[in-house]
Amino acid sequence: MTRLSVNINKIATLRNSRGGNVPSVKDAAINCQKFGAQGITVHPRPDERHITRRDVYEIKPVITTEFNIEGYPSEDFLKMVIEVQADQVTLVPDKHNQLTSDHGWDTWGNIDFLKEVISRLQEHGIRTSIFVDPDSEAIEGAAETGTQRIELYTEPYARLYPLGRDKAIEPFAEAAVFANKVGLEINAGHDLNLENLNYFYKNIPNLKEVSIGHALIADSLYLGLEKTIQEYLNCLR
Ligand SMILES: CC(=O)[C@@H](O)[C@H](O)COP(=O)(O)O
Ligand SMILES: NCC(=O)COP(=O)(O)O
Repeated sequence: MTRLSVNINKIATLRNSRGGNVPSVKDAAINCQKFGAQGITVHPRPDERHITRRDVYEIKPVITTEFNIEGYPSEDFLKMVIEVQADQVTLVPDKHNQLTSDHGWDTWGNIDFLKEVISRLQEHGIRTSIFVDPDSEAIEGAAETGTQRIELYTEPYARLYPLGRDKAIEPFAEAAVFANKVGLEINAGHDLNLENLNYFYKNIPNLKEVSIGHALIADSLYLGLEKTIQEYLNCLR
């Protein structure tokens, strides 16, 4: 079964645009799970442009599925995710001023750092995932770190999908076969949507989880959050 983890960053974007607490991020986490989400993902960035540290602590008690926290493994980030006992931590190589996540790790170039971070998180019972491009060398390096999972960065797939889905999926299908071969479990995310998700799901063997936020929250403006989550779940059948 491939789990749908709803990324609620953009709920926090809307809330922060006016200050106050409307829409409530905590209520969104509760309702997304009520509507069928099999996980909640947040990406607390250092500038707190959307999800804040406070959100992370407030969301944790209402998680009844799985809590996936994404981010760059700074000391502050690591202390927070260990303190809240995230179910999964997805390590992302983002710099502070990036508009969004736009590349995977150079795993071999950061191997000692990643090994130390992953070992520390796993000592606290946290499953780890490393954000990677669909590149066998990067995936081999990920396996070397001891991580249980990788997350395939799917923006290139989403961008090329409208131009030809067979070509778009190719590197990801190859990467998935390789990841399975080296014993890594596979997550995926970034720019997945109602148009491209089902084809991705059908062509990636043993896909454990997709984390989807931007397009899903945008769709919910027209379809409503409950129907939107059901539509995304239907793409994973
Ligand atoms: C890691 C990744 O691809 C996304 O989960 C990321 O969290 C998106 O971040 P923004 O919502 O800040 O664009
Ligand atoms: N890891 C991907 C994620 O959580 C959401 O990415 P997006 O759907 O907001 O592009």
